[in-house]
Amino acid sequence: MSVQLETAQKILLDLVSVMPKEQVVLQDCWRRILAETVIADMDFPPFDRSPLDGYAIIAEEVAGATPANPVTLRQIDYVPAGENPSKPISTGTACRIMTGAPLPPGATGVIRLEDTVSQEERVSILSGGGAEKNICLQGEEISQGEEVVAQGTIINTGVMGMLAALGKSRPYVFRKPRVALIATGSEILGIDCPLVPGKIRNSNSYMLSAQVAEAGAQAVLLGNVADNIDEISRFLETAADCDVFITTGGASVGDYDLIGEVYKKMGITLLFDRVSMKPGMPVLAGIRAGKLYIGLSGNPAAAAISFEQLVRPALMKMGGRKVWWRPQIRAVLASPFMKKTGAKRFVWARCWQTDANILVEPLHRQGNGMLKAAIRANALIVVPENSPPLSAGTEVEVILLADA
Ligand SMILES: Nc1nc2c(c(=O)[nH]1)N[C@H]1C(S)=C(S)[C@@H](COP(=O)(O)OP(=O)(O)OC[C@H]3O[C@@H](n4cnc5c(N)ncnc54)[C@H](O)[C@@H]3O)O[C@H]1N2
Ligand code: MOO
Repeated sequence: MSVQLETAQKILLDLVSVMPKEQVVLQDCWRRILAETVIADMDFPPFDRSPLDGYAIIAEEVAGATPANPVTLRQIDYVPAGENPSKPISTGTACRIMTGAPLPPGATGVIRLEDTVSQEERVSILSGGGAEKNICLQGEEISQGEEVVAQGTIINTGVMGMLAALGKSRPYVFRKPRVALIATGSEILGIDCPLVPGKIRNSNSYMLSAQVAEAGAQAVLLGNVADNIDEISRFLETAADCDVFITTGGASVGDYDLIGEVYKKMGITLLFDRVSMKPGMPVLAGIRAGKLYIGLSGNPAAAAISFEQLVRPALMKMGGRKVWWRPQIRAVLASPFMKKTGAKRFVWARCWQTDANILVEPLHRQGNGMLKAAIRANALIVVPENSPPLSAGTEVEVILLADA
């Protein structure tokens, strides 16, 4: 059954559901997806504090102080960070205070050390304007009861720090989908094997393991297997704890393209076996007992693009993400793309910002069995179906890839 790309995407997205949640120690949570909405059980900062090393004072009392006309106060207390003040501030007094220390009662401002001169128990304020601004108020960033981070948020560096500040040492995150990767093909060797004539190394599993990780899931590499229905089925029956099973190779119409037969033998319900896109037209999807089976093309570029377009969004949803799609922008072709396009085509590309606009250049070479173009790619040009050759200067749709 051949389907349009958008139909295939919808079929998969409708079928998958979000993984259960698990508690994970915070230091292992970076880039995980939060499975709970975090409500602050405290104000932050938890007390009024000083943002400076200086003197806590009554702001109005020193407002007019200048070097020529300083205001001299009596130092009655000293509060380093981590300690608490023992005395309130009253007229004529000051408390030496360090950054992060709680403000004494009665203080309405802080003067930084550089604007003071101290001598024994006395401190002279040389510049007193704006002292009231030098206070961090309790709860000024977060108030108790406030929703701080929503379920489905990716735990970025900011969220890591915030969860720590709130004492969430073991937050709930969504379990990562586990994705089994199997390379099929009698010509395929493990990457440590010496090459012999007619054989090539299994690059697909390693490329896909990176794509799986980038989609927030966990890759389980099961190795490579010859073109043999029983052997491929046996591989697919292992790793029962995986949620998604991806094969590469054997997805087309050749004598040894066996994945369709394997699905039949295993009782996997076929969802589609061809998608209208280039590269990556031969791609199977099936479902059995709630687990997803994907048969990607053996051609590296085709496998990568099918994964990107079909599997990645499904994994993002399973992983608890709220947004499943990459950002898309319009850019101007810096060089032509001469191929006439029937089915919607994805082209490895590099885009960059100029003063005038964003330019994008198709990378060489784009063969379906080739990957070199992907090395420099930071984007994919989306060429619409039935498109003529595109000249330089044409505005095109561009999908931005991460980290490039
Ligand atoms: N008569 C037709 N032939 C082909 C068609 C077609 O429509 N009619 N489609 C072509 C297209 S398009 C593609 S894409 C490929 C898809 O082939 P398969 O998915 O069946 O993949 P294989 O034939 O097994 O392998 C294709 C190619 O990729 C190499 N390969 C396989 N596995 C790996 C791996 N793990 N790492 C690196 N490279 C791998 C393999 O050696 C082949 O060269 O079919 C076209 N043919
Ligand atoms: O459809 Mo093939 O997947 O062109 O590379």
